[in-house]
Amino acid sequence: MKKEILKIQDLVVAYGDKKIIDGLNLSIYQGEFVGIIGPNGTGKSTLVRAITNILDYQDGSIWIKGSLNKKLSKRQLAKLVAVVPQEFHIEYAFTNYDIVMMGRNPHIDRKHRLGQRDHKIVKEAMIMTNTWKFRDNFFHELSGGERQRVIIARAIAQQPSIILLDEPTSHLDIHHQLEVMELISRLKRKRGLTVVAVLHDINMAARFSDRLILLSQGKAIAQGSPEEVIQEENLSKVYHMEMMVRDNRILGKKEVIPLRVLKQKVEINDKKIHVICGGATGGKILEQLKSLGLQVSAGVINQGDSDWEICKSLNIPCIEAPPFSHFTSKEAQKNAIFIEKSDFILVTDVPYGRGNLINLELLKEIKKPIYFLKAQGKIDYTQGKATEILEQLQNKKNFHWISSYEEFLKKIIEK
Ligand SMILES: Nc1ncnc2c1ncn2[C@@H]1O[C@H](COP(=O)(O)OP(=O)(O)OP(=O)(O)O)[C@@H](O)[C@H]1O
Repeated sequence: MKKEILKIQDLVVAYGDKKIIDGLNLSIYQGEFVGIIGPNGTGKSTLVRAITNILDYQDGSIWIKGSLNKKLSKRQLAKLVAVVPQEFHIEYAFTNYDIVMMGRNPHIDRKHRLGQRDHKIVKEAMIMTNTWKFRDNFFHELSGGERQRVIIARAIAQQPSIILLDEPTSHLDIHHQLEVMELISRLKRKRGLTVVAVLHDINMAARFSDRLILLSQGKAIAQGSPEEVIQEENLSKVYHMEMMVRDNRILGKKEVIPLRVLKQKVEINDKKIHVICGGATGGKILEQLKSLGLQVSAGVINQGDSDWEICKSLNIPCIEAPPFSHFTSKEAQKNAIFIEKSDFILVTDVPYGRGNLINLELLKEIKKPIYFLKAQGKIDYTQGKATEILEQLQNKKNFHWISSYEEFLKKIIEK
């Protein structure tokens, strides 16, 4: 059974009367790598301070290995939790060996003087973090990444049950970020350490964590495996951004691509738009409509088509058909339901071959406004049947050619 090592129950932390953490519940288990993510000012560092007794909390409890943290002395707490801060400053010129030896402080008292064992532990920690070669150098002579490795060595030498990292890579370039994350991950695997890391980089967090906790305004909005937490609806709500979430097939992890800051929703946000697209003609439009807060759906699109991938990444409801297949009447019927529910239909200039004519056929009976985008000039009139259907559609009063996405938006705002 998984052993609970850190338990946070109904935690409330406030600065004055401003509640920052508001009824937080978390459990962290032995040997896990837990990433805590969330926007600026959401209470991540406040949580770290509350766990480490730097900050008192107003309500709830924090249990570390079964002890209430408030009841632990500084020394007892330091034996259980080692903190790696964003940056570590020290006034005097200490060698890196001295800095790592500071990790032994909680273990040294009148009875236990500094001994051979402590030197052995420090040496091991420095070898493990590849800092042994800097042992006689001064800490302030090192680069940011090297310093962070020394601070991690200090945390290892502390022999804690939990390593708590507060944005450990925020001052590092991508090379050193990855190096530090790989080091922490290796320590977790080899030493069975429990790692709790506050991380700003969602992709790093998804890549290295066993479990993620998404904080927003002092509450855990989502927690679970990276696959469960890294979802467009979770992230866009919390970060107020349009995000694209896709599978990074090389790393076998979810990956987030920030697209844009959410704009003020346009007044037409109660309008529903169904986009008939495919063959990479709809991706950008789908994304732009979604970013305006409009209710968008799409279909029929073949699975694997880049427009289909964009629907999946942006959580756009989509009627789908198997890869490279011609659409069936069953799929068309499902599409007809979306069309029925929509206020406007937007048709991109997907080449109309035999496979997707059925999408056009559907529009013959529709009375609501249909906008045909001909910006890319790709509509294939050479297909006899497509020309025939388009000629019929053009004669309908609700049919409109448009030459750009902007023109479409202008038209629907006017309606
Ligand atoms: N000492 C303090 N006194 C009053 N308010 C504070 C204090 N420290 C932090 N705050 C406020 O508490 C909120 C949470 O801050 P905290 O540093 O915990 O957020 P965070 O999630 O770690 O943010 P960031 O990602 O920017 O580091 C912020 O609104 C901040 O202004």
